[in-house]
Amino acid sequence: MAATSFEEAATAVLQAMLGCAEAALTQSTYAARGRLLRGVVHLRPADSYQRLFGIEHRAGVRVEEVGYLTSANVWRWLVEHGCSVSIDLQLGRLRAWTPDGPVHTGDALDATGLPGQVTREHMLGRNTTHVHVIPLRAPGGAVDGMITLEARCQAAIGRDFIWQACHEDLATMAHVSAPYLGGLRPRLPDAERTDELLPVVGASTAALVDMLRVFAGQEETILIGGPTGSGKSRLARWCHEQSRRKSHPFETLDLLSVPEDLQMAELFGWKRGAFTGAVKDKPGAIARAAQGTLFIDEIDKLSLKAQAGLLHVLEERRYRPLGDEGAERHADVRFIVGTNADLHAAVRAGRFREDLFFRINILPVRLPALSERLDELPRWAQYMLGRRHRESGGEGAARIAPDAVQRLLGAAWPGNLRQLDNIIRRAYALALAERGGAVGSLVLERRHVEQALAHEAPAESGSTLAQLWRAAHAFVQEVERRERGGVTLPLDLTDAFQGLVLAAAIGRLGSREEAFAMFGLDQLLKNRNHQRALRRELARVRRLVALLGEAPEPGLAALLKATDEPTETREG
Ligand SMILES: Nc1ncnc2c1ncn2[C@@H]1O[C@H](COP(=O)(O)OP(=O)(O)OP(=O)(O)O)[C@@H](O)[C@H]1O
Repeated sequence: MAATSFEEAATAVLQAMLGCAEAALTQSTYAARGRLLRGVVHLRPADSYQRLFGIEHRAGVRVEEVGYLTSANVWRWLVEHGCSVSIDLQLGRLRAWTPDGPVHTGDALDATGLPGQVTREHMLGRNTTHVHVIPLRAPGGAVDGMITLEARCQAAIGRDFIWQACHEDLATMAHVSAPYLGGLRPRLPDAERTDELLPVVGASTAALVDMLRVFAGQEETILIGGPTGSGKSRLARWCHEQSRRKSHPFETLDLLSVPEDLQMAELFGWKRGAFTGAVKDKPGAIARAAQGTLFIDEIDKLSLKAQAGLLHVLEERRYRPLGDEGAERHADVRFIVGTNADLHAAVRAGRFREDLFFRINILPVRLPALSERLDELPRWAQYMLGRRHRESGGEGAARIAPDAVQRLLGAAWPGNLRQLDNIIRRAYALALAERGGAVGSLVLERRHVEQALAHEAPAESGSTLAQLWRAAHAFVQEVERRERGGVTLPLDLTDAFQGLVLAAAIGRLGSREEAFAMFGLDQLLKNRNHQRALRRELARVRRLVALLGEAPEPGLAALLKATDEPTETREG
């Protein structure tokens, strides 16, 4: 409870749990023969890895290389059954601690579960023989993550080890600590850990990047979710550069640009004569990425037929080019897949195979939209400006004026980093044109940014839901900003949204009556109660304006002023 960061809380929880298991071990017949090794917290809310943190038991130090993960199969088990499980790694046997008593299953980590197999080998390689996995539940009850405890005890292979004696206490500890682990922020990064491929890492992505550094070193498939233009492809490339495959090729297959009937050919390649037009052999993306990494973007666009093909590659690590009669070829490739879609929904709708989903959903992460990481925006803007300046052969420095940055912070970013890059390029061109093209030191002023933003096509403003979502984020960010100064904003301030919508409608239609009628509030109009209703709504807006301490837009200010006058009876 006293912890101020996720890491602190995770250390305390893991120490307590390992201590509890240690006590059980001391009292067991394995006291002299077994050892607890380490514990790891995996936070995976909404099925995206958010944090991964482990400590070594005896030394109490942080696990430097979390180069092992509990298998995706076990995660599935946990989500489906919601109870702790113990795994005997040598025998591949899983025991689930359901409320009705323990249930054995022998096949949880068998050969059909390749991810399980890989993880199992990792763990056995570290001399782990037994793993106990405890679910972490969000206050609402959903499984949000898990805690894994690893132990070594050759004498207990084929036996329950110590879990019978302590699994209930461990579950209670997980239950009590889950809200703290899920609610606390990670410690801010000690230092910037940026490089050429990832030039900006701010507080909102530092934990993600730390985790990806770990994932990059493994062989399992990484699933990068996130909105378009948020940098998924760049991040995939960065993962490749962090991996031991970095001296081999990095290939991208963007399914958005490949028609469905060519997907198999693009993935697997073809032999001459495989189809009309196949005049010579052509290697596919898998062959081109040999020994390296293949990033398949927009994986949700894969046809059902190609899904079956990819599943086979992921399971067997073998494939055959189209029209090839020979033996299957070995696919020595690490896969990273990207998507902007909700794959769960695609599975439910029957558009995406569930078995393939489980194969690729082993290390899922989500890259936040730019609007969710505005703390990074100033540095991204500066980086992109510098890059543009260098590209145009500019000498001297290029920098953005602080009020230009403010303007960027106030804009909507449905197109994310890609859109920001476009705006910076446009603003740079305007700034350059203004000075007659001479390239030397340059300052991007607010007016340049303003003009560049004015060119934005309305289509780029995003879906209604996305815009509302951004508004919600803007509010949360404001609360965070104030919290740092020791004050907060009450949640019921968001009630003012209804008043803002009415005010916007009045502004557009030019009439209060029409605005009420537009929302079907004819009854209020008939009873002539709409003025009172409007005053009530606008009182909330006034409170919001007062607490934010910001000047309202001119149209809103005029309406607030008009409705504030006690004599106000006029219409429209
Ligand atoms: N690490 C980075 N370094 C430099 N620029 C970046 C980086 N990440 C994103 N950008 C900028 O954002 C643009 C979009 O990045 P990227 O293509 O990786 O996004 P994406 O999420 O894969 O988009 P989509 O889903 O549309 O394919 C890039 O062209 C670049 O301008």
